[in-house]
Amino acid sequence: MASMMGVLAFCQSLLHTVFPPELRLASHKFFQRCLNWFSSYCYYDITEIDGVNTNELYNAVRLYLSSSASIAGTRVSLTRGLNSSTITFGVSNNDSLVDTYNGATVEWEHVVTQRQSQTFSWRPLPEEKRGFTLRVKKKNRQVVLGSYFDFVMEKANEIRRKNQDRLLYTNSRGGSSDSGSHPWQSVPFKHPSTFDTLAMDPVKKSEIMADLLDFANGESFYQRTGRAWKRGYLLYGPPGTGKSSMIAAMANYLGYDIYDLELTEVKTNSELRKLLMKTSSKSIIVIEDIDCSINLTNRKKNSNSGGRKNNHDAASPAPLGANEEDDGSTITLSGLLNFTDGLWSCCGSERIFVFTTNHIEKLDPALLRSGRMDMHINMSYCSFPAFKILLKNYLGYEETNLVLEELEGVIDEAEMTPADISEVLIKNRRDKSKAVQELLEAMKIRAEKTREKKWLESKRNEIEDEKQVQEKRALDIPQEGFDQLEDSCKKDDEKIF
Ligand SMILES: Nc1ncnc2c1ncn2[C@@H]1O[C@H](COP(=O)(O)OP(=O)(O)OP(=O)(O)O)[C@@H](O)[C@H]1O
Ligand SMILES: [Mg+2]
Repeated sequence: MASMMGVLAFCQSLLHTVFPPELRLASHKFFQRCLNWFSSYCYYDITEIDGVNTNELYNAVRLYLSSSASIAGTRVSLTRGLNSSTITFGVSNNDSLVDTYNGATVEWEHVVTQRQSQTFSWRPLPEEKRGFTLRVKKKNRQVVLGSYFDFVMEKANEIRRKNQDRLLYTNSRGGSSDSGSHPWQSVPFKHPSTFDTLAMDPVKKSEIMADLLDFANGESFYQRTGRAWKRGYLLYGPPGTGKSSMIAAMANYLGYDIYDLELTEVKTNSELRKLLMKTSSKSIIVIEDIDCSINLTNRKKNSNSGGRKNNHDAASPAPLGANEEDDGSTITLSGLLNFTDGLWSCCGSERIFVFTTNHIEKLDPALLRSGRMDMHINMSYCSFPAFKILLKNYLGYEETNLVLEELEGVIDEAEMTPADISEVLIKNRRDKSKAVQELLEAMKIRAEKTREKKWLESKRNEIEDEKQVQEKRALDIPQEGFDQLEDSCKKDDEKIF
């Protein structure tokens, strides 16, 4: 076969010199066709400009080939895009590289030629004509057409997301009225918090990470089970326990943008809906301090609306403003639940809702009902395993010694938040032993205070219980007297009859 191809190529070049110029094109086409006929390869051209439009597939291939894993060429070009903090690789002009997919080997060539003459176009075209040529064995054609291009597109999207810095959106200018069609404003999101730096119980941490990964990779699962591709997390715990840091870590882990929803800026349920419709997929929609953002806990005393219309538990009354909801002039709990749960919540996909609160006990049961927020995560005071992560982050300290054992004995009782501990560690970060010693002192004092507080609380409870017993007894005495009177009346009656 190779010799046949060689002969054809030779004939072509020979005839090229023999034929007059006007016949050269026809002869070239003829021999090209012969070559293609005998060749065991087929070729796909993907040009940068398709007519006058940019060819999305070209950009996708460029990005796909830019991932260092697939680079096998000896010469690569490096670029760094605007608003990006990473350098990407690319195939140099007229260079090629080999890729393998499902056992099939393919070869990509980056073909760059000078554009001949500037043909008329409404849009100025680049001086260079760029494109990729994919060479595939004919027997692998089906694999390539079937799924390789989809794979390339998918990978390119993934790389695009990774290369771009996260964006943090906020709706602080209000919903729709004054900000037109752009209710969200964005800034680059560069929070350094990651799951590595987050101090919390390692088991709980890996559970959350696994849950996030399952979610992100679960498109087919959600499709199969008929569920909307979204997930809700409720983070609760005292201030300074890392709720906001956890959200940043989630965004950095999955490469999602964050929509920080300022609920107090949203006036009506319909505004809320519009905001939701303007969010993109692969994002985390956050409502911080949900108990403070909206009056969700005040309820109507004599509500009889109770049903599922408001997405409420039958047992729990409707929130204040449930009536106003009909005219859309206010924001209500049911509006919020529709936002996260109702039909509108499915107008996009792959979105995570995160609510945070310092006071879970203040939240309406409707918000806590099972199935509403998929995971309730208690961000609590710093435990010893979490403390070790902080020590490693701030002091690079991993070995255990006597002082640490002492710390371990007192840390739970001290009830210190990771923020409290971080403060001491930052202050003394140049002197490790001083940092640990100061922490130990602080923890001992806090533990003592906690013990006193608990003792006082138990005393107060005892007094309260005693008071209740006495009140009950006081109420029981007239009842006993009444019972005795009734008995004697009965006996008198028996005597008479
Ligand atoms: N679990 C943690 N791991 C690592 N650092 C933490 C953790 N918790 C708190 N910190 C540190 O304390 C600071 C405050 O934490 P963060 O804002 O995440 O707390 P929060 O729970 O959101 O508090 P609030 O309820 O007041 O919003 C962070 O900048 C971080 O440095
Ligand atoms: Mg916070």
